[in-house]
Amino acid sequence: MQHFTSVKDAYNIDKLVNEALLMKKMPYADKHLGKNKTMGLLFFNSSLRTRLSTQKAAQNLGMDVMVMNVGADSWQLEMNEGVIMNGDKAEHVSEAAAVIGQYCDIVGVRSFPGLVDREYDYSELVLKQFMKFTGKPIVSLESATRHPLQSLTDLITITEYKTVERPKVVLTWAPHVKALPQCVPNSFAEWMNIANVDFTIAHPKGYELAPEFSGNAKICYDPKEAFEGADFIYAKNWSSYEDYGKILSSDPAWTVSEEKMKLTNNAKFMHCLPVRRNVVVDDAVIDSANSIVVQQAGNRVWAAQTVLKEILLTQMRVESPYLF
Ligand SMILES: NCCC[C@H](NC(=O)CCC(=O)O)C(=O)O
Ligand SMILES: NC(=O)OP(=O)(O)O
Repeated sequence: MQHFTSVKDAYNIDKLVNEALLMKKMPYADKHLGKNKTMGLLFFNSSLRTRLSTQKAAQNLGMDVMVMNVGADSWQLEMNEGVIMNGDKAEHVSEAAAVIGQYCDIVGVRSFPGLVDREYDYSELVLKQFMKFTGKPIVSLESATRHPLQSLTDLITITEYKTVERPKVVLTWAPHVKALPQCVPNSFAEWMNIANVDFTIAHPKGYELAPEFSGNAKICYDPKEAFEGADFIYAKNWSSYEDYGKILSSDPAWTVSEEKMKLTNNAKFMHCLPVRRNVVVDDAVIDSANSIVVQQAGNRVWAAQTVLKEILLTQMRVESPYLF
């Protein structure tokens, strides 16, 4: 694996999941792999899980870790090329990323979309500039359009908890007070569309994801119908792709309630977190025995560790081909 920015970087998702589940049983089996290697974690936005789980994953592989809140701790970075830098941005990504590449062997980047200019966000400029100028493998820690470490985690969790070979997985939109990115649902759909699951996306009209992400998933516009017979309910709010970045609905019928969960096949409840209680999901659901949100977040470590291991192995093959 060279980089990890989308499902396209995962040569075989089932193999990755199996590797992650093995790693969960033997967390320190590869402690030697990352010796004398440094992981850089760059955050343009807040994080709890991604920051701590990726740090822990790198440490489990024996790597050193450096974390930086870009903009807050460092200089504001200019991403566009050819601009006259007479504004508030003191440093260009071409130098900043290249310098970070001098210190780090793998670099993780979190950079959310602005949700104002769809074309700009979906061009993934920040991620592309880091890939261009760092000269080292780049791992997406949630970019403008995707959150692949989350989706790998989700597939690991579904694999662990499924009780039938091909479970019915429902991604349901839920209300929120803020306009949120489409990253988590985009990525989740991208992964579920190639996983061995029966996949439905449920949302109010106007919340259709970009067709490149929704793919062949079944689409349901009824807040209850999609829940029928579901084995996994995956809740997430996102803002409109079509009417870009806008909140079109706050209909409480889309909140995940006990009543709706009763329509399912005793479904497990999942969410990437952080989650707004009693807006996205009722207390009674997230506090129930069927809620696996904490276990799901725990699996972030094994998803990150599997990806970092794959990248380290690829690096070693290039640096020390005689070992292989
Ligand atoms: N990394 C997981 C989710 C991150 C982000 N959520 C948020 O910004 C929630 C913020 C709030 O609830 O105020 C999102 O939806 O993409
Ligand atoms: N799920 C997730 O990415 O959480 P953080 O935003 O806290 O990293």
